[in-house]
Amino acid sequence: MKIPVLEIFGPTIQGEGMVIGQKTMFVRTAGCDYSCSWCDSKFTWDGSEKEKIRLMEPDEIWQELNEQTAGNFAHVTISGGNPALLSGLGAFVDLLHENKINIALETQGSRWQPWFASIDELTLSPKPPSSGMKTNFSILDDIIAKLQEKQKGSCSLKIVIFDLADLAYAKEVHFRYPDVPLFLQVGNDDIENVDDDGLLRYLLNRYDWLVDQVMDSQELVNVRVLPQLHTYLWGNKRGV
Ligand SMILES: C[S@@+](CC[C@H](N)C(=O)[O-])C[C@H]1O[C@@H](n2cnc3c(N)ncnc32)[C@H](O)[C@@H]1O
Ligand SMILES: Nc1nc2[nH]cc(C(=O)O)c2c(=O)[nH]1
Ligand code: SF4
Ligand SMILES: [Mg+2]
Repeated sequence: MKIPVLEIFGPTIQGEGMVIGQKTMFVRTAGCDYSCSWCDSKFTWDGSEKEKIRLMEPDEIWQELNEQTAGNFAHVTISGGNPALLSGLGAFVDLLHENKINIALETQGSRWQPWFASIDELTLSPKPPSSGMKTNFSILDDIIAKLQEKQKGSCSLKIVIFDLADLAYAKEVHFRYPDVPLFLQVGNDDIENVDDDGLLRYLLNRYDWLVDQVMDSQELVNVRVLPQLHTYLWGNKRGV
């Protein structure tokens, strides 16, 4: 089954969440069922790059990963858009595993796919109020229950934080799923900025703010607070 692909890039470091720092390749699929106000990958769903979408078979993606890197990779992160819209990714996941590649997935937790059970590091990133999206908690409950039952790898929750309402949402999520590792990530509300030094100073301040907020919270005790590391290194550049 063909997969709509918008970007294949790397090797780079995973800049976010549970495998931050991991050397990885990225495969970014097209299409999303959400439209977050601050999405840093709007081109995957706003139609602006629809002529760049390539419909690829799993073995074609595998071939391109190898061509781009001459075999210099052992880990692939699948992101989007929402890759969970694509049942056809199961065959790609199997192909990577046959070739001894570990796999991470980025998704918002709005859809289940049976192939989630095979992902090595699965990040669920439900969206806080600042995004303008509303979480369907019965779907998220179901996904987390299925993962706890079936997944061979590990999963985590990652919530992007812009303001105090987002922090309140993170507390709610943490209370609901106390056994799932929770990562809080600095939100970047300056996604058009091309002044990397200015952006770095700004995002460091936002990280400082977020750390302070979490340190002061009795409800957010067992959590990890992270920057979106790639933006601190390379700003808003695409494909890194
Ligand atoms: C572009 S999304 C694609 C995967 C999936 N749709 C999702 O949202 O989890 C990848 C990650 O980037 C995060 N993200 C998107 N825009 C961001 C921003 N402006 N600042 C910080 N993180 C952002 C999302 O919350 C998500 O965790
Ligand atoms: N380096 C790097 N790390 C990332 N972690 C999650 C990303 C994403 O857009 O899903 C991302 C990305 O685009 N680049
Ligand atoms: S769910 Fe992910 S890809 Fe979709 S709009 Fe939100 S941040 Fe962007
Ligand atoms: Mg990104």
